[in-house]
Amino acid sequence: YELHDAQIHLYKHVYNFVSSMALKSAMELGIADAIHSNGKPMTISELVSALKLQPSKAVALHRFMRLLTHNGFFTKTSEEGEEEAYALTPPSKLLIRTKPTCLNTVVGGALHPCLSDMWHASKKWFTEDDKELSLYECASGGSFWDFMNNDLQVLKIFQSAMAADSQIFKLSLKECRNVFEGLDSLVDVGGGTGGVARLIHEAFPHLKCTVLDQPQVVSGLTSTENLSFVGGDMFHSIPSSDAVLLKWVLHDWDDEHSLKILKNCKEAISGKGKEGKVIIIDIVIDEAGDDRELTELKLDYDLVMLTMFNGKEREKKEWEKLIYDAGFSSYKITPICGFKSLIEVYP
Ligand SMILES: OCc1ccc2c(c1)OC[C@]1(O)c3cc4c(cc3O[C@H]21)OCO4
Repeated sequence: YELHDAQIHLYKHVYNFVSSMALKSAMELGIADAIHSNGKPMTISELVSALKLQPSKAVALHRFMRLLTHNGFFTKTSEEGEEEAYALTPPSKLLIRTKPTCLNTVVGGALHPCLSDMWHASKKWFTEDDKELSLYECASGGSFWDFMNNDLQVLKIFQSAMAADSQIFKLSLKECRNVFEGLDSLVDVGGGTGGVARLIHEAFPHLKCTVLDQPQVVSGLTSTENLSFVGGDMFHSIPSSDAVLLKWVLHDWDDEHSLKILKNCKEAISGKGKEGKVIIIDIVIDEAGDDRELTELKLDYDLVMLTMFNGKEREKKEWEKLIYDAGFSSYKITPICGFKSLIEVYP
């Protein structure tokens, strides 16, 4: 009956946060770690003792595991006559702390309490506030970057979230080795603490990698011969090199700011003539081509970038306009890392 389906659809979306927070709880409790180190599926009572939970919470844990299993984070194995036990699935294997592909800091960071309050101010933002400020800035009186520079704990979480995502990139680096082959130098703009630069340096020891980020981000990071850290401002100038890498940077910025960054990138690679390139790693929205879950993730990210930074995720044609407006002549898009793409941009 149409009204019933509409009601179910609406209530399901009201309570989407429950699935997010149940996932965050599972991450904080270390359920995936316990099952992983156990080496085989675990029953609720085994989990309660392994995780040192209050025994009285066994039923609650069962109900959490029921929703998380429904959402594809665990599978239940019930041998004949045995108590049902829970095993990991590919998504919950991303919660194992000891693995390089651990995304716990992304789960903890993106669901940090300081980030959810802003959503309650959205009507005020839409109706009252001037266009420059992001929803986050309106709700908290300062930018998220300023907030992190004042709250080292959140900065650490954010930087490890970015570094965790870079580990996923490591798997894709094999697929896109050719993009970096033949380069003598590369500047990783907005490269933070060097998560990506280190991976590229490992894969291409002769490539001279320079990380450009804000002075307070790179201060204290030691440079080696082929991996150096430079404090600067990508809106002012970018050190010259054969190529410039922009991973998860342009989606933080609106078109005007992104254009400025890309123009500075073009300047930085101008010494290399036609050989130079800009390598963008970011989301490309493709509603026609992607399945519903992937499109929903990309549109979620678009609103996260809008509300946090006045940034945006872009469709192919938006990337094309930005690239051509910045004066580049051509580009090539290669999907990587599941929900991102690598865009090679040529002068
Ligand atoms: O382009 C950069 C970039 C890339 C991803 C993310 C960014 C910014 O901020 C929002 C976000 O949802 C977020 C906020 C966080 C966090 C991680 C985290 O992942 C998401 O740790 C602390 O706060």
